[in-house]
Amino acid sequence: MAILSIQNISKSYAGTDRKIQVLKACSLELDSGKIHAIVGPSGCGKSTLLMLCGGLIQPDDGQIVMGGKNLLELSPLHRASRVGFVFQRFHLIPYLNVEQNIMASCVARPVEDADARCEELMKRLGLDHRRGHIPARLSAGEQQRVALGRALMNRPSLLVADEPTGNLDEENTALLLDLMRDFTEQGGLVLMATHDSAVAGKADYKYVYQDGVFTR
Ligand SMILES: Nc1ncnc2c1ncn2[C@@H]1O[C@H](COP(=O)(O)OP(=O)(O)OP(=O)(O)O)[C@@H](O)[C@H]1O
Repeated sequence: MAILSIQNISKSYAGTDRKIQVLKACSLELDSGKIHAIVGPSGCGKSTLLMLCGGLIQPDDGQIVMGGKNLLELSPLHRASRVGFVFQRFHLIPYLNVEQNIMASCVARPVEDADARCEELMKRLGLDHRRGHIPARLSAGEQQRVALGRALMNRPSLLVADEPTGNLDEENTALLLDLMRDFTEQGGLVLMATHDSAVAGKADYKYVYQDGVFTR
């Protein structure tokens, strides 16, 4: 059974003179335990689809069902405990250091082994020597890795990642893909947008944009 079901989603934004129709009755069924990659030209609507799947914006029409429940009917905290989000521009909390930023997702759902989990993530992400640094003192690639740590910290069932390798070198891209693969092997679902064809090639499924919809 698909854990994430995108059903006839349409989404437009208000433009200066007319509305910008981004998605037009787009439907996808995404299985857990897999990495799903969304590809398409800049501005086609990848981030829009991801934000819809994370429950961060509302569709004009259609619905998104996760684990049998309408995503928008979950409380924001419940949603945040099930969905980890890596934003294209990271959105780290500027006054918290690396360790505190990763720990921040425990607000949505307490993590029993929080200290050990955070340690493990920092090590795997190559961040343990930067644990005390605030985001302004980190490189873009380091910030991106902190964002992934934060998204995975409370063991969500869905990881939504917008251009998660955009600032990473080859070595760190491989490291990130390894972490994503571990996550799916434990039953998680990864939905990511990427411009990197090598990264998309590592996904189990790829969805390409055409005329308002993404199709496999
Ligand atoms: N809040 C908004 N208000 C108005 N238009 C918006 C808004 N957000 C996005 N858009 C427009 O919707 C379209 C899709 O944007 P989106 O960010 O989803 O594309 P994308 O495929 O993720 O692009 P990129 O690859 O450059 O990140 C673009 O034309 C964009 O200008």
